[in-house]
Amino acid sequence: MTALLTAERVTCRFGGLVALDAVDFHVDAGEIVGLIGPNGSGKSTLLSCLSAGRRADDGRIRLDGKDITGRRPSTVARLGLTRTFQDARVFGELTVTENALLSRDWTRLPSFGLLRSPERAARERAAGLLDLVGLGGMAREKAGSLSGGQQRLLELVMAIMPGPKVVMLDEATSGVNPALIAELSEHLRLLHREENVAFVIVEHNVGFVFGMADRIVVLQQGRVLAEGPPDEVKSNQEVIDAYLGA
Ligand SMILES: Nc1ncnc2c1ncn2[C@@H]1O[C@H](COP(=O)(O)OP(=O)(O)OP(=O)(O)O)[C@@H](O)[C@H]1O
Repeated sequence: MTALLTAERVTCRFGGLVALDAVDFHVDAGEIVGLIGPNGSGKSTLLSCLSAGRRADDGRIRLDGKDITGRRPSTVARLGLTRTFQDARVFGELTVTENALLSRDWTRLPSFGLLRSPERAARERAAGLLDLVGLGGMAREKAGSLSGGQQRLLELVMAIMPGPKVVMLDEATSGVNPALIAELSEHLRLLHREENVAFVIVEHNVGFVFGMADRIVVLQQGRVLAEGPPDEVKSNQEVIDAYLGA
C-alpha cells in the first residue's frame, strides 16, 4: 500500500545546526501517528516542513501521490494536509462559529445547486463539527472566552473544516486542564472515526499519545531513533534511555 504522506530524507538546517537529518517518515490513510522525542529533537521542525511552513533544505515530500515539496502552505492545505500549533491560534474577538468558518474551503464542501449554497453548506458543516466536539452550545460566544481546552477543540475544528486527509497536531494537550485530557482524547477519537482522517500527534504527554496512536515515531537529535506500535516502542531500551526514562 502506498502511504498517504511520505517524507524522504528530509533535511532542515538552521545555520550550522542540523535540525532534521535525512528523516524518512510516512503516514497511512486513516492512521494515528504519535511523534515524540526530547526537547529540540526536531518534532516541530518536521511538522513545519511537512505542512510547508518551512522549506526543507533537502528531501522530498509527497501527499497522496503528489509532490508537495516547496509548495505554499495554502496549496498543501487545499491538497489535504492541515495542522494546529503549539499555541492555540484562535481569534478571540470572533465568535466560535466565525473562527470555524475562517478555514472553510468552498471547493471541497458539497452543495446542491440552489437548494444548498456553499455558505449554507459551510455553516452546516461548522455546526456539525462544533456539536461533535461539544462546543455547539458555545457557537455564538467569543472564542476568547473559551477555556484552554475548548480553544484546542476549536482549533481542531478549524483544521478539520476543509475536509483534510491528514491533520497534524502540535502539542494537542498543552494548555488543557489535566482533568479534561481524557475528554480531549474522546473528541479526537470521534473526529477520527467520523471524518476518516489521519492524525500526526506531536506530544510530550506520553500517556495521551501512547493511548491514541497506532504507531509511534521517536526523534532524537534530528534523526529517527525508533518507530513501531506503542507497546514495542515503550519497551525499547534506547527510547527509555533517550526519552521515556528521563
Ligand atoms: N527558527 C529557528 N532558528 C534556529 N534554530 C531553530 C529554530 N527552530 C528550531 N530550531 C532548533 O532546531 C532544533 C529542533 O527544534 P524543534 O523545535 O523542531 O524541536 P522539538 O522536538 O519540536 O522541541 P520541543 O519539544 O521543545 O518543542 C533545536 O535545536 C532548535 O533549537
